[in-house]
Amino acid sequence: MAQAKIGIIGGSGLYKMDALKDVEEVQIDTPFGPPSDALILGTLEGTRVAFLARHGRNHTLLPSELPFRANIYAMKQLGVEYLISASAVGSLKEEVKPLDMVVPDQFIDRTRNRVSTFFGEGIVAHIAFGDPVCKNLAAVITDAVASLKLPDLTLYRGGTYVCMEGPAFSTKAESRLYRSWGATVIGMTNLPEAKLAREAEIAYATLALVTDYDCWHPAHDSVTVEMVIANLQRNGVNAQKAIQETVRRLAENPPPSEAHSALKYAIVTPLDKVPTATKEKLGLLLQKYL
Ligand SMILES: CSC[C@H]1O[C@H](OP(=O)(O)O)[C@H](O)[C@@H]1O
Ligand SMILES: Nc1ncnc2[nH]cnc12
Repeated sequence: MAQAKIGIIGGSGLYKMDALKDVEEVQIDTPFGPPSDALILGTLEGTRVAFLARHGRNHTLLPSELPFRANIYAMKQLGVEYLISASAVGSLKEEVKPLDMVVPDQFIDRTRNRVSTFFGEGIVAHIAFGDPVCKNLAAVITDAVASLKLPDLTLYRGGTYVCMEGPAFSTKAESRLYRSWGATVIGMTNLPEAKLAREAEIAYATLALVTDYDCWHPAHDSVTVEMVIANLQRNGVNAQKAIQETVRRLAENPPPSEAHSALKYAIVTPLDKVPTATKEKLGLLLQKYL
C-alpha cells in the first residue's frame, strides 16, 4: 500500500489541498469500515502526504456521523506518524477574532454520541491524555505559521477547544458557560480525533481557523454556516500555506513525540488473554507490543 508519514485532515471549507502534486486517490477499507472519503495521496514540498476531507469532499457527514476510528486507522495503515487537523472554530474570547488562527493545547469534551476508543471487545487500555495535543507538532505548526508573517491575523499558541456534539450550534447560555470556563474556541470534531490518534500512537495537533464569535458576542451576529464558509474561503489560502510550510519543516526535522509510545504503559489486559479476533482487528496498533 502507498505510504505517507504526514497526514492532513481538512474540515469545513477545506476539502482539498490545492498544492498537492502527483495525486493518487486511495480507497481504503479498515476493520472499522470505510473512512469519510478516499484518501488523497500527493506530494507537498517534496514529501508524500495523505489528505482526508473530514466530512467527505461534498460535506455529506454530520460531526456525529464521522467514522473517526476508520479515519485514524486508515492514516495508520498508510504509515502516518504526524497528523495535522485543520478545523473551523468559533471564538469564545473577545481578543480572538474571526480570521485569526489558534493552535489549541487543551480540549473539553461536550460530546455525547461519539465512539472515541479503539479498545474494548476483550482488551482494556487507558492512554494518558492530560496533554492531549503533541506539543512538538504544535510548535512546528505555530512556528510555520509565524514564519509566513501573514498580515492582519493573530496566531495564538495554546488555548482550550470545547468539542460540542452539534449539529445545532450552541445556545447563548451554553456559549456563556464555556466562556466562564475560560475556553478559547469551540468546534464539533477534534476531540474524538485527538483521542484516537493518541491511541494509534500518531502525533496530533490542530490548526484552528477562527470563523465566528459563536453566539455570545453582543456586537456580532450569531454564527451561521454561511459565516463559517465565507470566512474559511477568506483565509483558506493562508491555511493551505501554513500547512504547506508545516509539512516542509516536519519533513526536514521530524520531532520526537510522546504520542509515538502512548500505548507502552496503557494496556491493562495481558495480551495473551486478548481474544484472537480483537488482536487481529487492532493488529496495526498492537503489533509492536505483541
Ligand atoms: C460548517 S460549521 C460547523 C462545522 O464546522 C466545523 O467543522 P470542522 O471541525 O470539520 O472544520 C465544526 O466542527 C462543525 O463540524
Ligand atoms: N461557533 C461554532 N460552534 C461550533 N462549531 C463551529 N465551527 C465553526 N464555528 C463554530
